[in-house]
Amino acid sequence: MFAVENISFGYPSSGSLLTDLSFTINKGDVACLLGPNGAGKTTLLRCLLGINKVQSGSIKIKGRRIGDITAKELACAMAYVPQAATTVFPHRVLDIVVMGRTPHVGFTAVPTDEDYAMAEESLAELGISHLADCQFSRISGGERQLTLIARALTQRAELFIMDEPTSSLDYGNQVRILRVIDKLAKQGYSIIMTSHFPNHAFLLCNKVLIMKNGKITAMGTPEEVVTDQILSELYTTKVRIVELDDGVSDKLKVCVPMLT
Ligand SMILES: Nc1ncnc2c1ncn2[C@@H]1O[C@H](COP(=O)(O)OP(=O)(O)OP(=O)(O)O)[C@@H](O)[C@H]1O
Repeated sequence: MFAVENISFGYPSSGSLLTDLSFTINKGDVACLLGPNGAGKTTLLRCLLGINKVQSGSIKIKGRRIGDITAKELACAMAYVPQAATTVFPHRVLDIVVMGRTPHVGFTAVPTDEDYAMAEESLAELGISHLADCQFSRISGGERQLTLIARALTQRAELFIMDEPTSSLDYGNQVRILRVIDKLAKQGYSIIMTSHFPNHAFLLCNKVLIMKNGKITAMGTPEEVVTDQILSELYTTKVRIVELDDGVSDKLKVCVPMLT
């Protein structure tokens, strides 16, 4: 559905950064991009979104290069979920969520009752209807992240591109967001997300891309690539993978950074 083929990219000021990256994302995939600070994860997401124009290679959605499709078509194919930064503007949550309709109605058009109904539907889907009239700047980080996911749902795109969806969230809110992502994937949406938490890969991802210095150095299932050796090399610190009984079905793997 989404194919990245041999792309390379560099910022004019700093030369080559991403080198010859290739991978595919299929319907229902939850792909986790792991890598240390500065590896190029956000830069890659910006390439996928068409914000950074790749210097070689191609990015295709259902066989069509993203450069050959209109901005509106692109926005209908993929939705960006940024980190849940706050805003100084006193927007209501519902107003933020209805912004997901912008690619469909145009930047100057006023959203219709139908657009608001879709926004309300997305809020209900994520269990946050009660926040509709709250000010976005006054809700918690977890609630803001759910609002931004609701906005992406309202956009009706099939692929969600999420930049550290659980950053600065407490454990409870991390799990809440991960459950939402898992549910979206089971409904057939595809997700590519960056994370600084390799454990998230074990919890819900079926694909992991390991990225270092602008290159994908390993790719596969969490079991294949989230290993002691790969993580220790990736983060240049000793990391152990241990198994624990999750009390429900199977053994759950977890990553633990070691101080010694
Ligand atoms: N607009 C820009 N112009 C020039 N260099 C940039 C720009 N944006 C990012 N960079 C550089 O590109 C490199 C990769 O940055 P990027 O934000 O993609 O990494 P990242 O893996 O997302 O890091 P983090 O985990 O810290 O968010 C860094 O060295 C960064 O300084």
